[in-house]
Amino acid sequence: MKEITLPGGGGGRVGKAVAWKSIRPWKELEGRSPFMEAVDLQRSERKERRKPVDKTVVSSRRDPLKAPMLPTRLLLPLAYVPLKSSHLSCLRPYGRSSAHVAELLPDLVEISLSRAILNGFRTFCSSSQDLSLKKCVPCKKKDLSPMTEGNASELKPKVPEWELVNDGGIMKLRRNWKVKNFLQGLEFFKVVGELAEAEGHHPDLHLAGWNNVTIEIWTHACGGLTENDFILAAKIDKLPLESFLRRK
Ligand SMILES: C[C@H](O)[C@H](O)[C@H]1CNC2=NC(N)=NC(=O)C2=N1
Repeated sequence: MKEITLPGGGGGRVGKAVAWKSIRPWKELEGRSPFMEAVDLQRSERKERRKPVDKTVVSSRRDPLKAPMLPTRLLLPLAYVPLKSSHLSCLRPYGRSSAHVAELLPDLVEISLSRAILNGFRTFCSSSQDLSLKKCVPCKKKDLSPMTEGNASELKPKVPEWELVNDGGIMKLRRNWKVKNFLQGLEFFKVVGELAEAEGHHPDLHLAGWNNVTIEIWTHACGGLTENDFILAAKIDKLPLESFLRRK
């Protein structure tokens, strides 16, 4: 490969672009600078490399664009992914591999395999993924749209103790308990409240008739259900709440 010194570059690292064999001499570039030509070539080479990878081949090469996407958690930084309903289907929590998302959203996704979970939008793990192992992510009104009834019904089996309700057009998850007494109900709420604070996602808590506890979960930022709600419900089901409950 021959090297060219780009205009304005003193031949240093910034000014020098490794020329690709097919860069044409200036006069044939119709006024486009060799630098832009090099950038376009690099982009097309990158697109080439992004072709769907053969998942059976596990490459040890370091280049993330070449190595097949490893089946680890795929984290989509929330800022990069417009979570409109058209994309939500790509971000369902099960069923699709991370490579699938990379193909579907190649230009919109800065895929970070190391980004801390808190900052990213996690997606699909395997369909057997226990939702209680996932983490709620911050709800930004402009990025969120409520999931469809269909999506909600598909996720519902993961939280079998809860019911899907439509409360005046707002879909919610709802579950009821009977506690020993009023104060045990408040203790019950404290345990759930600590979990909610840790997750940064909060349920609606009701204590009626002194010992009837109802929890409703929905995402207020978008007026409907998102994956956060199912994660929170799954985590609530894992809490040690038996000591607050009335014997059946
Ligand atoms: C930034 C942070 O995610 C928001 O303030 C959270 C707090 N807890 C929340 N909880 C619920 N249920 N819905 C929300 O929209 C919501 N927003």
